[in-house]
Amino acid sequence: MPDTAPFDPQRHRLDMQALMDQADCLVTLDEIERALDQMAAEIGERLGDELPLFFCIMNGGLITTGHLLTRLGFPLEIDYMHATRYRGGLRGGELFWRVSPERPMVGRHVVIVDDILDEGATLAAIINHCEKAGAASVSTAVLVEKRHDRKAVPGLRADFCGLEVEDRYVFGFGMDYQGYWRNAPGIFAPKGL
Ligand SMILES: O=P(O)(O)OC[C@H]1O[C@H](OP(=O)(O)OP(=O)(O)O)[C@H](O)[C@@H]1O
Ligand code: HPA
Repeated sequence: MPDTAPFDPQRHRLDMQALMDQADCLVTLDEIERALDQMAAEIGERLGDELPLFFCIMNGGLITTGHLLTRLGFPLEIDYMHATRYRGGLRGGELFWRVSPERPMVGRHVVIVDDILDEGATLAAIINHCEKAGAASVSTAVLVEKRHDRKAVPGLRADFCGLEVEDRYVFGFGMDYQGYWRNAPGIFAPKGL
């Protein structure tokens, strides 16, 4: 059912501030910076000579993409796609393509950048899409992987991964809680979730 109540910024602001005030910080900004440095070094070693084509997965991948790609000292191209399966909620559903990639991938070394590999259905579908589109190789880079055994494809891992988090709903550094706090400078989990 669509929410037809008028938007009440004051109520949302107080709720979201309370959420942050009580949240547990799982990863600090310093730890994220170090993880991004390490990922960038590994990506440079493996793909630095390939003129790779990076795709940011909107919305969550936005912040990781910006911070990661400014650490890469070789020529590359950037584009984006927007696939979502949580759509502001706390549980994933069907993958919904808001913007599918139009740029030709034939013969290109493609790197998918996202914030989190949780159940992995999003990344698995995107990898499949890029392979069908003729990419020479498809690599995945995520800031965090969540530890649990509910992966859509058993054993699915990202090629480049900065951090692991425990099996809790997390937000910050691109990841949202009901659409908010993607801007939080760290990775947080709501109290009790
Ligand atoms: O591994 P999975 O369980 O598939 O979940 C990971 C995906 O979920 C989030 O996107 P979401 O669908 O919330 O859209 P958003 O990027 O707009 O937040 C996140 O940015 C990943 O793309
Ligand atoms: O734990 C999460 N937080 C935010 N977005 C997500 N998308 C998948 N899992 C998560």
